[in-house]
Amino acid sequence: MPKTLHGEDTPLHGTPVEPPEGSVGVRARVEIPVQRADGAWTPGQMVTFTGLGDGLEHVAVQFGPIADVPLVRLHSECLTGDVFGSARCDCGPQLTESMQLLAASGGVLLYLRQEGRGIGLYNKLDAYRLQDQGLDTFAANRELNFSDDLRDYRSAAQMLQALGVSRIRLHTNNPDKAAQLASYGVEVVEQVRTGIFRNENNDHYLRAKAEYGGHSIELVEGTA
Ligand SMILES: Nc1nc2c(ncn2[C@@H]2O[C@H](COP(=O)(O)OP(=O)(O)OP(=O)(O)O)[C@@H](O)[C@H]2O)c(=O)[nH]1
Ligand SMILES: [Zn+2]
Repeated sequence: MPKTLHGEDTPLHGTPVEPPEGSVGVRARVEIPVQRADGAWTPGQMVTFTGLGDGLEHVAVQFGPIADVPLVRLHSECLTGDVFGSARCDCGPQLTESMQLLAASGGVLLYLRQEGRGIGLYNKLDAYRLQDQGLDTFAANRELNFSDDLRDYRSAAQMLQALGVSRIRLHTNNPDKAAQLASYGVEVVEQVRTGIFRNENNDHYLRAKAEYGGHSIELVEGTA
């Protein structure tokens, strides 16, 4: 049975639970069937929260019961890649990879409403226009007077705590996600790298993440 920040039990299904003021709790759990790579259907639970400090509608998708050290993916929203399949970045294939892994083996995906590394959709599209004029993904942010990356993972840590998770295996190539989670009290026991989903359109983007974003990406020539 998952716990709120204050340790009370929350039901897997049923009425929303109001947490004490100032804490984060589970608001609702709704089952969503997800098709695994082998074609079988498996139930995921979409989880909403109360009390998140940034007021954004972040959600979790949980597969199976919470393990001692579950595999967790923090996925920042990318409308262009996640929904429309844009190949300018690697977000779509990363999301599919994580969902498939979690659906097969259990764990939690946190879908964080941090479009454009936190600058929002319209600003990200403005940044794309600057990239089309030659700037890289970080320089384009700076040209628009944003820092390279505005993402804060405090809400992610709070969501994990509300789910009763304090130790995780984190599915990411981004060291900042692991460092921030640790600073917010989540023990990252292991960092599990994601695949490298390289194509002719996102090559520049992945190079910039590896060179300036500190991502653990080995860009082997010819990687698809
Ligand atoms: N500002 C900006 N944001 C972008 C651009 N391309 C993709 N993004 C955003 O970058 C974020 C990528 O999210 P993730 O895949 O969760 O994170 P990551 O930093 O790549 O780290 P991983 O966990 O290794 O995937 C999403 O919010 C995208 O919308 C871009 O060119 N400019
Ligand atoms: Zn993307």
